[in-house]
Amino acid sequence: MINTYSYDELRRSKLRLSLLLFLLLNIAFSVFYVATAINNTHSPTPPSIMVAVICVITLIMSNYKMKNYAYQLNVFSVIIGLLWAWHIAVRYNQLQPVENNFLLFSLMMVFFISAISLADYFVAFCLHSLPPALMVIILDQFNHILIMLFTIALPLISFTLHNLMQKRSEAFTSELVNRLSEEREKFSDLSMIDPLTGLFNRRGLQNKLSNLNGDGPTSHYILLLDIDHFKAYNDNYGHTMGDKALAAVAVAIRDAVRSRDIVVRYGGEEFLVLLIDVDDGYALSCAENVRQAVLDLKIPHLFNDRVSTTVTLSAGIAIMSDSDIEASLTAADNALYLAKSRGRNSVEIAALKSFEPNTQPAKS
Ligand SMILES: Nc1nc2c(ncn2[C@@H]2O[C@H](COP(=O)(O)OP(=O)(O)OP(=O)(O)O)[C@@H](O)[C@H]2O)c(=O)[nH]1
Repeated sequence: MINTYSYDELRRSKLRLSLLLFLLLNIAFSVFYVATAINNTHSPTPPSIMVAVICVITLIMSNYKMKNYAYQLNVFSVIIGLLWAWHIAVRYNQLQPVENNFLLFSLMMVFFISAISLADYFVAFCLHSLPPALMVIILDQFNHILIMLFTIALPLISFTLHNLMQKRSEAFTSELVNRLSEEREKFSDLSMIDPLTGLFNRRGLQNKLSNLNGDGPTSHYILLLDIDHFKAYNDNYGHTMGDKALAAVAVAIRDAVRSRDIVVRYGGEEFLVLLIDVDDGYALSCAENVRQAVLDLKIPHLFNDRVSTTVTLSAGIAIMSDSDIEASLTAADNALYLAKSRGRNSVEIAALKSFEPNTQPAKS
């Protein structure tokens, strides 16, 4: 999944690869210098041996301890750059008579390593290249200053421009990734909300349930609420009025419970409230408060006449079992069915006790 974390991971692994490549190239050149020195019956320069040793140790350690690769890259660039400058000075004094191409070859070697492994890291590129480049200019006693400056300036200018482009494209990609993850979060939130009532939908409920897992030994209760004779309401008042009634009932339910309780539009005219960390007594009085709150809305419903002349609802309650949520929902549904069959506008609790309407004061 693409997110800001995976983008940062990508950048980190790119840095790590650059560091590995940088170390490998330096090992290759230091081994080459040691081998050619022995071949020409010279003693290898101490800095070339040190480059090999430091790079091999760092290569091994990079698999275990290293974390801040950007910092490591800069530190090793300056250390290795200084060692190459030292190597060039020692080797230059060893060569008698002086080989003309040696200084140019050394310069090329340093820029080759920097260009291949540090192209995207301008600071490390400069830290690694500048000490040997300055050493070459000094040893050459400014004799070929123009060609030297050209050899140094050309890659530096190219890499400055390349780096600017790289920075822009990285900023753009990073912005894009941030926007994408923000949009995804927004859509993910929206996909959990019922547009008519603003309550959670079933997806939202699933999400909340998965977040509840692991809360410890707390007891939660499920209220299943269903508007009475809502088909008759729709048929007589019209679908638009039905929608308005649903939205008003949703607000009444939300207002009648605590903010930490989870209120869901569970189906067409069915709602579910998950009462967090309560006992059965609280669940019963809360369900009763909800029932009373809907009654208090006084939404005319003359076709609910066997129950009331306004919109009412019935409620089924069940304790929520973490291990079998389906069974809890079935128990709440059965209790709701009982409330409906006992005349509606009432509350029933699964396998505990019946709760008669209008026996408790409404929650203010
Ligand atoms: N206006 C409107 N009506 C809806 C919506 N969703 C479901 N309904 C209606 O809700 C009604 C539910 O009817 P039934 O399931 O038969 O139940 P009831 O008439 O409420 O009867 P009881 O539940 O037995 O009291 C149906 O007519 C659905 O069309 C909605 O989003 N808006």
